Amino acid sequence: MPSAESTPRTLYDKVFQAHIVDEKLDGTILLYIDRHLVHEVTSPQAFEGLENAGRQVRRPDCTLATTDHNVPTTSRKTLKDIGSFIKEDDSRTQCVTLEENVKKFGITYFGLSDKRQGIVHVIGPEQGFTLPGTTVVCGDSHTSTHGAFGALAFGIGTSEVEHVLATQCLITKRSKNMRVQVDGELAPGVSSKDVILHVIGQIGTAGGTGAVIEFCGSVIRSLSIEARMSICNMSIEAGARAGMVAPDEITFEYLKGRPLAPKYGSDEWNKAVAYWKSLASDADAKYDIDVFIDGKDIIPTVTWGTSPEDVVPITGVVPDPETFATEGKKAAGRRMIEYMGLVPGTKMEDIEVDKVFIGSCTNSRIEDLRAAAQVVKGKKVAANIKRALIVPGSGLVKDQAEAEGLDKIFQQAGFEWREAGCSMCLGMNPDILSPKERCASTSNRNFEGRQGAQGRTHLMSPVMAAAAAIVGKLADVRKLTEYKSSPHVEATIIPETSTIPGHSPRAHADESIEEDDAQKDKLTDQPLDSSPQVNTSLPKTAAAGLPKFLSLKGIAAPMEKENIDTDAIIPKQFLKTIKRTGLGSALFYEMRYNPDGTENASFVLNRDPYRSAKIIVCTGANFGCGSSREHAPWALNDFGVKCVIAPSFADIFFNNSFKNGMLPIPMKDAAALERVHAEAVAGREIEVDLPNQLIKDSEGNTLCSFEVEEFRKHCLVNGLDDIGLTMQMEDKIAEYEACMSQQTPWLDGRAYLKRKGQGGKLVAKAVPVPKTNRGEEKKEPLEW
Ligand SMILES: CC(C)[C@H](C(=O)O)[C@@H](O)C(=O)O
Ligand code: SF4
Repeated sequence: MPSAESTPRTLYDKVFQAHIVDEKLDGTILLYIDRHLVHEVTSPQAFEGLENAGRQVRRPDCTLATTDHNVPTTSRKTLKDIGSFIKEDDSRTQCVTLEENVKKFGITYFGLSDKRQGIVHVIGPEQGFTLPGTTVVCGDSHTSTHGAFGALAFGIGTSEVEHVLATQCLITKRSKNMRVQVDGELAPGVSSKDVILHVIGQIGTAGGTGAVIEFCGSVIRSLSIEARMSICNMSIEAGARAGMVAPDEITFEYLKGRPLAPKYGSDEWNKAVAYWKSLASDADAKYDIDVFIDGKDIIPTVTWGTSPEDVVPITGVVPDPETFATEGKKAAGRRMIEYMGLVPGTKMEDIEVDKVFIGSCTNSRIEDLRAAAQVVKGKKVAANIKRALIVPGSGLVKDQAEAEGLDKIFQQAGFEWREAGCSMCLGMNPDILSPKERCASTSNRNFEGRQGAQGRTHLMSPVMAAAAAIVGKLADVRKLTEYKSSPHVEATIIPETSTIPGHSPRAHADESIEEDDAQKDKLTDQPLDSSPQVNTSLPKTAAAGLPKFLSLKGIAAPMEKENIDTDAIIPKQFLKTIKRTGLGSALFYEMRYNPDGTENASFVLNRDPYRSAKIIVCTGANFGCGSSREHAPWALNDFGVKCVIAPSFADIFFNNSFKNGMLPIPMKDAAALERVHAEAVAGREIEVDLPNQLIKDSEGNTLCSFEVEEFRKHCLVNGLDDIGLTMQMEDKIAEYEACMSQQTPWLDGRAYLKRKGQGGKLVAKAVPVPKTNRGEEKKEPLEW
């Protein structure tokens, strides 16, 4: 057998393997996390859990927090403090709670009065916090964005946020390797957003399930980092755990002079670049799934339905669901056509829009704004457009755009020029669609109600959204603007005049960091005062805490819908809670209640005996896709549902369920699933016997068996809290950290620590470099 080192490896294999702290015989892995981004929606319950258990944040120097989802995008000229600035009670509570938590736990925080505040997936890369070869997590599904740097970046739920805060590690498994190779060239007017929409249209929203996608090929290589971010961002909409692009000269160029990247030109920088170059997939590395796409087949693309896979070229028409392959797809298509208020056969270019939104973590960076401005320059927003919003991804993007005069171009055309935040991407702040309003949006999700109850979203690129604003209908940007070359190829050039603080890509990067530090002190809400040492004064608690899951007997509610996303399970307005409980009444809110608040009698959970269901049996593919909100399993749990059986699950929902003592059962065997579904339809109880891995009917007859990972079963059956388990691994984690400080010293929060006069390095014990962090050698039995 060839050793792990000589086996050809993919980019993903290399990054994953370099972060293994410990591996069990069943493949359960304790993975070290280099970078943790935190926002206000998915962190309050995590900090509360930490506090209740008397735990600290292990690596404040590797943790960065900001507020983005709830923040108003109106002018901040009158801002005194977040408490008086945010009018809506629940949003304010969430933001204030984050401010309290970052103070309490000593975490670096970019608040509303800080220019560096912005969408978490914009600010991490902008600061150089995101680096090649790192593991990056955030309680947010679009953490996949950071994979554009060759980082392994993925979204986690709130329980995992707590786990990372406490231990800087996560318990996980290997993913499959998937390669999406886009070759050739993009035609003028086609941008990276069209590439990813096209890919999702080809492979579907479950196409990447269980896999990490590596995007490669000549098209990807020619794209700027920002364009690559838009692609990796939406890998989650393709069902993947993460998306990655191998780091190259374009990546290194982007990182030069970023405040938290290694200092350009230093030994550390050179060492880092050498390491980053070694991460590219080996020539003969094997992939489990391969997809090839020819760049010339991609034309400007828009969505027509309520799933990101429902794409058509702008030159196309609204599809006719009656032509779809299966009865399930026909039914889903009919519902989408009705929801979207469309008529099959209508030309996409004939569809009028009401609002235009250019923003979100997919497309709110400076290149996106430049590209959109190029389209609207000297033109006017059409009379039928009620609102057209430009929402920069961060305060620094906003400043840069203003320095280039883009704000004027937009405002003269009739756009609103806003402050940074998530805004109308999901409308947790006041920027929302009214019922039935249609929006041309550069965001990433077109789920029902996503931008506002009954709102209708069409996803597209920034230049296409800009064109829609000018024409007043979905429009083909190529008819408006004469393109000489692809905008994203041009955009790889960072202008000499860049005023992004800390971003001085050329010779004097060192000075720029120092200057920038002074500037930052003036700007920041709270000084960067993270504790330099690893916080290990942690109780080695026995791992216990969840109710044990052995056998579950109860009514099973049948659901036949495809792609039940987490926005549908628990809509955004209920994410503002800072508790884990009380969400049961809001479960499946839009489907369960009529617009007047009365119950929708046809919805399964409003009918007897399903009102008391403990199990859901879903026959449509892909349960729990979309957002990482742990509120989805919390809502199910609160309602009384402890087990969901479905053909497949989105990764984050799947993980989140186990963390709450719930059992998701993936059932690929269609015949077995149908037997269970038939019992559910008949309204009879079923029994899920976890120790024996069997599903039985009400008489005790076996309907089928099911698979469950050994470690997850062990935790469920024994009611184990896996933070406690991981904390018993303290010695291994510390050993890994010491090794990391020697091998990749630039990851030790240098920019924060430098302020403490420690030269930017953690004082780590010099220990011989153990092999354990390379993952292969020390496999141990299950118990931790
Ligand atoms: C609030 C957060 C959990 C969520 C996510 O994970 O994606 C949000 O960012 C979204 O886009 O729906
Ligand atoms: S997808 Fe939208 S809501 Fe989610 S992080 Fe990105 S901008 Fe914010």
